[in-house]
Parts: sequence; C-alpha cells; structure tokens
Amino acid sequence: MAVSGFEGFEKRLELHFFGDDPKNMGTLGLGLRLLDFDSIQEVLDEVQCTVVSAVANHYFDAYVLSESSLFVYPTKIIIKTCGTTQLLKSIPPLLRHASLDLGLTLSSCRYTRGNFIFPRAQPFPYTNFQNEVVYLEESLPAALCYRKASVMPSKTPSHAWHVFSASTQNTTCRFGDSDEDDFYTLEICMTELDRDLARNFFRRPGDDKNGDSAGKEMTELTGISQINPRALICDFAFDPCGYSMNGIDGDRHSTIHVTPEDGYSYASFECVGSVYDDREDVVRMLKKVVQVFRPATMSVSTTCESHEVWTRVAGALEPLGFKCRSCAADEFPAAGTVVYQTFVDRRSNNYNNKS
Ligand SMILES: C[S@+](CC[C@H](N)C(=O)[O-])C[C@H]1O[C@@H](n2cnc3c(N)ncnc32)[C@H](O)[C@@H]1O
Repeated sequence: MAVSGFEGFEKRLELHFFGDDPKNMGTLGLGLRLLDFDSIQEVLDEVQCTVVSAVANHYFDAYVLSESSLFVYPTKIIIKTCGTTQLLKSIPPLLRHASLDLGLTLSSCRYTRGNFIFPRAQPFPYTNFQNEVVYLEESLPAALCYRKASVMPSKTPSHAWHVFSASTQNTTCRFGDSDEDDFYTLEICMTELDRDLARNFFRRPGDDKNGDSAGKEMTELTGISQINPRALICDFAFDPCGYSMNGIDGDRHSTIHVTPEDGYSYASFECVGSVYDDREDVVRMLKKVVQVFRPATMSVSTTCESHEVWTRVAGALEPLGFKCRSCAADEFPAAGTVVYQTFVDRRSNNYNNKS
C-alpha cells in the first residue's frame, strides 16, 4: 500500500442561478455560457487546475480539466475537482462574474464529496468538513438562508458522503421548475479497481499518441464508449496513466475519471437521468460501468427531488455480485432527497473479512 498517492475522490460543487436580463437570458438563453474564457480561466486558476479538452452542444459546454470536469449550462455550473485542488475558491470569482458580467444571481448551491483516501494531504479547509462548511457559509450570499450540512454514514470502512446545500427557498425543490424536478443525479465512487482492468488506463510506452488520441483509444478499448452509445465523448489520457471523459447527450452530461495506480485505485462515474426514463436504462448502464472497472467497493449517491430512483440501483448491482452494505437518506434544501448506498463485491476480501 502506497504511503501517499494521487487523491482520486473529487469535491463537487453545483451552483444554480436566475436572472431576467434579456441580453443574457433572452432568445438565445445562453446565460452562464456567455462567460468568456478568460473568466473561466481566472476561476480555474483559483482552483489550481487547467482545461485540457472541451466540447459543447446546443444545451451546455463541457470541459475536461487537469483534475476532473467543469460543466456550464445557461443557469447551472458544476465543477468537480480531485487531487489537492481548492474547489471552494471558485465561488467568489464565479459569483462576481455571473453578477457583474451577466446579471445573474445565485439561487442554490450544493457541495458534495466522499471520504478522501489521503485526508492529511488536503489543504485547508478540506482537512475537516466543518471547516469546509464554515468556508461555504462565509462565501455564499445571505439570501441563501436555508442551509443544511450533513455527513451521511455507511457501514463500509472509510466511506461517508458529505453534503452541504443552501437555497434562497425553503423547499426541497430547486425552482419549482418541473423539468429540473424530473432529473436525478447519480454520483458513483469506486475503489480497489480490478488490477487487470485498471491497467487499461496506463499509456503504452512509445505509443506515439497525444492525450486526446490515447484517450480516444482507451474510451473504445475499455468499453466506456458503450456505457451510453448516444453520447458525444470528449476524452483525455494522462501520462503515464489516468483518464478523464465527459459525455454529452442532449441536455444531459456524464463524466468518468480514473486513477488506476495500484494501492489507491479509484474511478468515478456521474450522470443525470430523468425519472421518466425506462427503468432498465440504469440497470444497463450500471452493468457496463461494473464491467469496465469491477471495483471491490462502490458508493452510489442518488439526488432526486421527486422519485425513488435509488431503488433501481440496488436492483441493478445485486445481480452483478454486489451486496448492499448500507443505505442512508436525507433531505436537503434545493437538492431534494439524497440517498447514499454502499456496495461490496461479494468476491472481494472486503466482503469476506467484514460480512
Ligand atoms: C486527472 S485524472 C482523474 C482524476 C479523478 N478524480 C479520478 O481519480 O477518478 C487523475 C489520474 O491522472 C494521473 N495524472 C497524470 N498526470 C496528471 C496531471 N498532470 N494532472 C492530474 N493527474 C494526472 C494521476 O496520477 C491519476 O492517476
């Protein structure tokens, strides 16, 4: 076991805005997508990461970062960063640019993360969730007065889900906007990846490829391209190892990040779906994700305002040989219900030693 290595577990920030300036929210409805690249760069400088690849469609812009991903929708920004990045430092410049350049006002904020593998390597305030909450409280406008922070526990050693949310409205719904209410977000964190499968995320020495072309090859060879065959994929392979991708499928994003090094291997998968999708969609998708990584341990956080989507997750993973070890649920302002489930591969030592 390595003493210290790359921290795969991401910090994730989701900010929602509103605004009625016709210049920015009018017929084109571009909103936050009008932020110029210099402003985005300034935000990422604070976080201490850079853009390595980008793609866009009619609905949103997706950036692969040196440490994970950034998604910019007209009224929503999602930043997910790993390693020792300073994610929360993005808040002040983002709020400033959204307000001064675009006339947009923050309406809700959600911050989530798992347990770090190397907590002592994190800079302040990420050494302690209470410090992160204080930092968030101080960074957000007073108008977001409905606030809640919670650490959702699990029975799986070293797994817990940290959630902070804040909103201008005293409701579990974000805006009462029906389209948003029907969406759910899945955030999956996988540890102890199958060693042979993890090797697929190492560059081949002398392969004569760059990060983009090597990423494309990994996307195909590993089966990631089949997780959602409809998605347009923007991918990147790091040197000597590591992989990131963003998928864009209409107004829905997905993203995968892989730290394949033995001793602290980690992969994450995130996607959004609609509660009206075919129930089997989640089952098919999770099966493919498991085939790509075969982790010993998985945690799945499901955030949804109106529906019990989380019940589909256990139904998908148990036939694949995973046992659900814990399930916790809680309600948050502007997020709805967050359900945090952990699963252990029945074939792994974790299962045999602790069940
Ligand atoms: C950025 S990627 C994916 C991060 C993601 N949160 C994860 O671990 O699932 C991290 C992997 O790329 C490797 N890597 C190689 N060069 C890197 C660089 N310049 N910046 C960040 N990671 C790099 C790391 O060692 C690690 O295996």
